[in-house]
Amino acid sequence: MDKVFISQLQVNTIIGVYDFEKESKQDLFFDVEMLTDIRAAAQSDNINDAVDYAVVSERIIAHTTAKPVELLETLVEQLASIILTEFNVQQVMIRVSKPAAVAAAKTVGVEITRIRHA
Ligand SMILES: Nc1nc2c(c(=O)[nH]1)N=C([C@H](O)[C@@H](O)CO)CN2
Repeated sequence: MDKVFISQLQVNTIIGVYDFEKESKQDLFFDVEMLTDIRAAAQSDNINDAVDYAVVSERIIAHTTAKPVELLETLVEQLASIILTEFNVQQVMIRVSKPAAVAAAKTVGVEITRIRHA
């Protein structure tokens, strides 16, 4: 299967378990890989036949900044569901990194892969 991807999408938002995290925004970075058949888009050369990575990026930013959640797990499950429901994607991998969370680590985060059920 072919792949449309987004790398290191930066989103500044409220996220976290602790009270101090609910008061100031932090940066999250998303890597997204979407499995899709690109042949129709390649044949037509029409963006309407493609998974538009710009539209997906805006959807991720809009959802991530709309309503705060505590866990990265909650956020990536919601985003995977949105992508599989709203876009022509058969499988999605989402990795979210929260670099400010653990001082001694370069970054930490969560990665999931979800498949569309027919
Ligand atoms: N598996 C997870 N572990 C932790 C999360 C999380 O979302 N998923 N979140 C936190 C805190 O919000 C942390 O980022 C604050 O430093 C801790 N562990």
